[in-house]
Amino acid sequence: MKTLTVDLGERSYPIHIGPELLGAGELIAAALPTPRAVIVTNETVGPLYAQRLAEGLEAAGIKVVARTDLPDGEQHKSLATLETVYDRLLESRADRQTAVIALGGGVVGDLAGFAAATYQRGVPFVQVPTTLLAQVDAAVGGKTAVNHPRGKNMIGAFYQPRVVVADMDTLATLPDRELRAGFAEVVKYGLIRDPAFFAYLEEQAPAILGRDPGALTEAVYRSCRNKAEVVAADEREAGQRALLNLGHTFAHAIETGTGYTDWLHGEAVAAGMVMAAETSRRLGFLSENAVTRTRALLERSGLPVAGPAGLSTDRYLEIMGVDKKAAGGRVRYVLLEDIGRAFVTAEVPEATVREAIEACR
Ligand SMILES: NC(=O)c1ccc[n+]([C@@H]2O[C@H](COP(=O)([O-])OP(=O)(O)OC[C@H]3O[C@@H](n4cnc5c(N)ncnc54)[C@H](O)[C@@H]3O)[C@@H](O)[C@H]2O)c1
Ligand SMILES: O=C(O)C(=O)C[C@@H](O)[C@H](O)[C@H](O)COP(=O)(O)O
Ligand SMILES: [Zn+2]
Repeated sequence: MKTLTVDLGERSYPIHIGPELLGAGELIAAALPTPRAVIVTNETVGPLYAQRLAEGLEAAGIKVVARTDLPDGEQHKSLATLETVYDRLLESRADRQTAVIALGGGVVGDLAGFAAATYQRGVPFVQVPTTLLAQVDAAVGGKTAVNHPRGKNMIGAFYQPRVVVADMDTLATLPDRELRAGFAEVVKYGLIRDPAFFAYLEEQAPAILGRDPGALTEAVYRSCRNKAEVVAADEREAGQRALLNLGHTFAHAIETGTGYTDWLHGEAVAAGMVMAAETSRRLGFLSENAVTRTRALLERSGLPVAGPAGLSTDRYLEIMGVDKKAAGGRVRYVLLEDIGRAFVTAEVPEATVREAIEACR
């Protein structure tokens, strides 16, 4: 097992990464104030992994007072589903010390995290991520949210977990398409701040996507190390944390514009990062060679490098207008000046954004 720390003073917490961690209830018990918990999972992950997690917790002295299996899918990351979690917490008489443990991908993690942030004004929260995307990104850093039909993650809170337990063995049952989607967020760290990691991924993508245990663990570890550093430096996105949004202004438009159904978040991020690279090149910040390397890595990893044919450029721009990075009525974009160097700017002509979107059809 490898352990990293997200350094947030009194609210610092560990990220444990390794095999056979699902049953290691003591890792969670060590982080909780009282031995009571509710497991929030979904109808796919619950039947696969909730029992093992619960047995490990009980063996470590944690009583699991309830479990709720939410419907599966991004379209259920909604206020309506959130309400069912509050119902379950109340039915099971969860009190202010009862922990909420999210077991699943980013959808479960984001929604359960927001429930934990708001139920009785905040209860202890634990992340047990079971997708590559959640292990490398969603479970770390404390962004929690649900979607609104008009925009991604529009209702949420910053609320940090007490501990993150990433059991690499759970990835064995993850469909290939989901593994690839998670890889898009891994590539993101290389693009925004870690050129050596990007070069490593260019070489190791086949091993990672082929589920080589060593390569996968290294990818999760280096991704979490990057995210932990950014979050520790800027927990609430006053500055550099916005770089973690590379490609997301476009991606969220794709996800919202397609009704949160056809496109996986990671797939939308892959296409969005190419759009951001194309925008950067058109403005003279990024070389043609860097755009080519970005496209090539994503494309040969089986990720989309073009958006949905049916989404008009006007519709992209309409949805992008409510992006959370917008300030003073202007959308702020994360652009690249090299592989491993990103920055945020509002100085992007709309015509250039249109061209970049259209270059990615
Ligand atoms: N909070 C953050 O910082 C952050 C970061 C990135 C993404 N996100 C959010 O995360 C969400 C995407 O997360 P995701 O890609 O994990 O999607 P997801 O949660 O929908 O999970 C993907 C699919 O895999 C299934 N699954 C999960 N674990 C499995 C396993 N071990 N075996 C078999 N099937 C399994 C799920 O049931 C689901 O069908 C989006 O809503 C996105 O906005 C949040
Ligand atoms: O942790 C962050 O900060 C991120 O931006 C990570 C993103 O991968 C993630 O998709 C996040 O939810 C997007 O943030 P949002 O604030 O644009 O909703
Ligand atoms: Zn993301």
